[in-house]
Amino acid sequence: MAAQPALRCEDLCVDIAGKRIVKSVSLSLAPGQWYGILGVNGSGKTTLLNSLCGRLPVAQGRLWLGDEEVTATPQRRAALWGYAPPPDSLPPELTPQVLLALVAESRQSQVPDDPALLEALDYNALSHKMIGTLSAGQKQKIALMCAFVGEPARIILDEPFNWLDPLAIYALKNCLTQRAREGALILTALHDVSSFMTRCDAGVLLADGEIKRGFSSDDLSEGRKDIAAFEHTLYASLRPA
Ligand SMILES: Nc1ncnc2c1ncn2[C@@H]1O[C@H](COP(=O)(O)OP(=O)(O)OP(=O)(O)O)[C@@H](O)[C@H]1O
Repeated sequence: MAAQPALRCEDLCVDIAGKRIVKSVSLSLAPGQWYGILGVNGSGKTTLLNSLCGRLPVAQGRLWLGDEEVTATPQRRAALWGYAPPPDSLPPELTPQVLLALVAESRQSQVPDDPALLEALDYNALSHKMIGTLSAGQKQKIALMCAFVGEPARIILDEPFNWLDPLAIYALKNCLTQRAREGALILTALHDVSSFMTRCDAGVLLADGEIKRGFSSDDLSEGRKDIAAFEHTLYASLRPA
């Protein structure tokens, strides 16, 4: 019997300032996968993710997380995802240690202690510094730490590799792959076509708020047999019609 989807939405629409940004998106995402969303700037990736995790209202359509319908309950949507806030929104006057303790308390959970994650995000070296004194990449690492509090069954990340150094990118990719293998749904918006090709289990290409093309795990496995040709196809698909 197929696993119950960790996320399902039907004809999901999201409006911002009276304008329809996400248009009739339908998805059914099984747990235990890393699912990627590709799309050019302004295609609606952030808007879609923010609605899925309760930061924007659903204008039309329906949304379930597991067997729970959460279309009209944004707070419940937020509780059911691990989420990394935009790094610029982190409170500059706190240390990462205090911030993570507050996030853990709000989620009635613990600060992550997985050594691979702590090393990937350089947490021990950063935890006692004031957030306001951190570089852009260091702030991104602390924002990402927030998403792992409580080892959630669903993690949503909007362009998680922005500002990170190559070592951190590689280590974070391994952490995300590991969590997907352990059964979590990892949902990421990506500009990094290479990570999409080599790391995601499935995904979609979004254009003007609509799904332009879906990629199943078979599509990605097949594409990996000739990475250069697959890359060419992906970039061609990204180009506006
Ligand atoms: N606060 C806002 N007010 C008005 N329009 C907005 C607002 N936020 C987003 N939009 C519009 O919604 C559309 C989709 O934006 P969104 O941020 O979801 O795209 P994106 O695919 O995540 O882009 P990027 O790759 O640049 O991060 C864009 O046309 C954008 O101008």
